Amino acid sequence: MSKVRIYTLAKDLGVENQKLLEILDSLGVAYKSVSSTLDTETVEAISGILAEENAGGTPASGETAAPATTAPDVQQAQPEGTQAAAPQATTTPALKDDVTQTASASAPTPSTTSPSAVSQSSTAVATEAPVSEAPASEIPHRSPVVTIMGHVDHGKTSLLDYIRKTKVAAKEAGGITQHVGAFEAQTSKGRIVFIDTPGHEAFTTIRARGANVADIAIIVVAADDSIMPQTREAIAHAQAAKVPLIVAINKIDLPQADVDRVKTDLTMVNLVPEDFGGDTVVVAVSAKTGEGVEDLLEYISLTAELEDLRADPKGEFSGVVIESKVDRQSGVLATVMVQQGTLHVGDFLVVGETYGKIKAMTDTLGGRIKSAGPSTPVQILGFSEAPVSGDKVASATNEHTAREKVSVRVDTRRTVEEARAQRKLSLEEMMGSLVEVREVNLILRADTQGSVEAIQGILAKRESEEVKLNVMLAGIGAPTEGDVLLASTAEATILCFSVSASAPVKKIADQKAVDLKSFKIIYELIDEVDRLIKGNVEPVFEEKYLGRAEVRMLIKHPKSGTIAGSYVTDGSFKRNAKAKVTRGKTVVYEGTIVGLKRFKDDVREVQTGYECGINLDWNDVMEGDIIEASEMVEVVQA
Ligand SMILES: Nc1nc2c(ncn2[C@@H]2O[C@H](COP(=O)(O)OP(=O)(O)OP(=O)(O)O)[C@@H](O)[C@H]2O)c(=O)[nH]1
Repeated sequence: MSKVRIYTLAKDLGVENQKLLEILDSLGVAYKSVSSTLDTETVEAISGILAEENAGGTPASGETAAPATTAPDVQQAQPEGTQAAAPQATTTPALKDDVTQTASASAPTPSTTSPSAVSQSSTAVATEAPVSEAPASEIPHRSPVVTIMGHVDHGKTSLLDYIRKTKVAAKEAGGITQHVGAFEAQTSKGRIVFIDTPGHEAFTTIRARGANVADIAIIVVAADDSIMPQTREAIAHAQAAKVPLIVAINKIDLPQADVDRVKTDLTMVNLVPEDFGGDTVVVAVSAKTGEGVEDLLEYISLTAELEDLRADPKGEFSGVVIESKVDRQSGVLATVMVQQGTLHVGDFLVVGETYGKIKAMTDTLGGRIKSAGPSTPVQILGFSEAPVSGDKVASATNEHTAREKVSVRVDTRRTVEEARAQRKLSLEEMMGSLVEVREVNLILRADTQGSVEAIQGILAKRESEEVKLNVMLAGIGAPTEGDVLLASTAEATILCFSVSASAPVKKIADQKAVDLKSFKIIYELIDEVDRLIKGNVEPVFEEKYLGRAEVRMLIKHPKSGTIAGSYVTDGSFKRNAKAKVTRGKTVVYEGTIVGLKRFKDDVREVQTGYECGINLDWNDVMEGDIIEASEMVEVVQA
């Protein structure tokens, strides 16, 4: 028998990965992850232990699964919207067959007599079973929430589209699946929720607000392009958020695809693929042909299982806004990810300093729902103002409590602001303003609230003490005539992302000489902002010493006035340089060298050890004076 991966063996034997890991621990076998391989002896040892357990021996832990028959219990006991801890045995018919065969071969004892009928996830069975072995946690498992990040054009959207196309239940006739910032994929391993907002900036925006919505990050790397700048950024963001990452090497259908090169390059960024001896899960996929996508989904489920994601549907509700938009007909529509508890139509929600009552809720397919449990993205109608992505959502039992929560928040903010303002004032009073702050006025327009938020998040990071980015208006949809007028009075630049101006608006912008630029790629927009920032930075000069000369004789020139016949004792002298004349210890003049002569010729520069005529725009220079030359050089700013 050749080597076998842990998760494959778990699948074959119909037990949870966690169970196998426990056995491996008890055997003292080292492994890195569930995709580590096992040799034949270890596999035999494991099979022996399991067979013994199933034959009536003492199970290693109370959660041993007797797959073929306990599986339905596990499935029934699943609260809506949560994921089975060991869904393998229940959801794939092919696997079920495998499991049945393996189970009957290695464990002839019918599972009804097996103590392993007590399942960790099966509350129904657990209540009937003796309570001697309490489950590790009463809190049910929840589905993983996944975000896909990576460099521009490496295939994030295509991969999401492929998964959506193949794993999302078809919409009812006539309906159109709308972009709501997330979707739920049904896989053979259970439900996986994908965040659909663009790239890692949206991810960071959400995190910047103190919320963490993703459990697993997929880093997409194109097999023909390998690691690029935004790949590194994406990896850094996932690592900063401390979420496990899976690398999806995409576009493997291309003839120029070089999976090994990508794997080698991954090692350079400290992500060592498993087949290189590391523990980074790397899956080769093609969003075009679908090759490898099933494996990717399987790895997501495995990672989720190891993360042991749980949330209490009966607990206090908490959620995070993923995306929001203003719909002309319906009003404010916000997609909220339920993280804990259960949302019901009619609940009061508090977001930031506003509250609303849920008038209607739809799932990601657009179907009306009445309640939503953990790891469920729902679109909510009922907010009076569009919340921003990353905003945390709380619930309130009634309108009165909601109002109270809001007023506490307002008070807290005011207190913080006042404290901040006082600190600032006293500092400024003491020190005065140290730097002059320049402002770059911007008007932002983007296709979704998520994009607006993402861009604003990046802009905030680009502000410095010298340059303040003043976003005068940030809105969803194409720029309007009003925007152009505002830009023209405020000398603002209009930046559009994934939306463009209509011809009449463009014409007005031309007439008013307003800069109006549209971008399809977020990083290009940011490059433009960087250009604006640079354009607005006052150049900084510093004085650089050039040389020193002694005045040895005075020459009266009919046109130029007094010329100081001097000897350069140090450095050099340049025409147009700054000059400082010292007499004894006193500085008697500061000005400019307007002329420099060697004999009768005008020269640009004179070096140490040479005599020259220095013409200052000042006639009172005297013999014995020391002239010091310097020039102002621009300091290159980082
Ligand atoms: N041959 C091939 N082409 C792919 C594959 N995945 C994506 N592409 C192509 O690569 C290009 C970029 O794909 P996108 O899905 O838009 O990439 P993205 O990473 O979402 O790009 P941005 O949204 O601009 O960051 C498109 O032309 C896709 O058709 C793949 O697996 N194979």
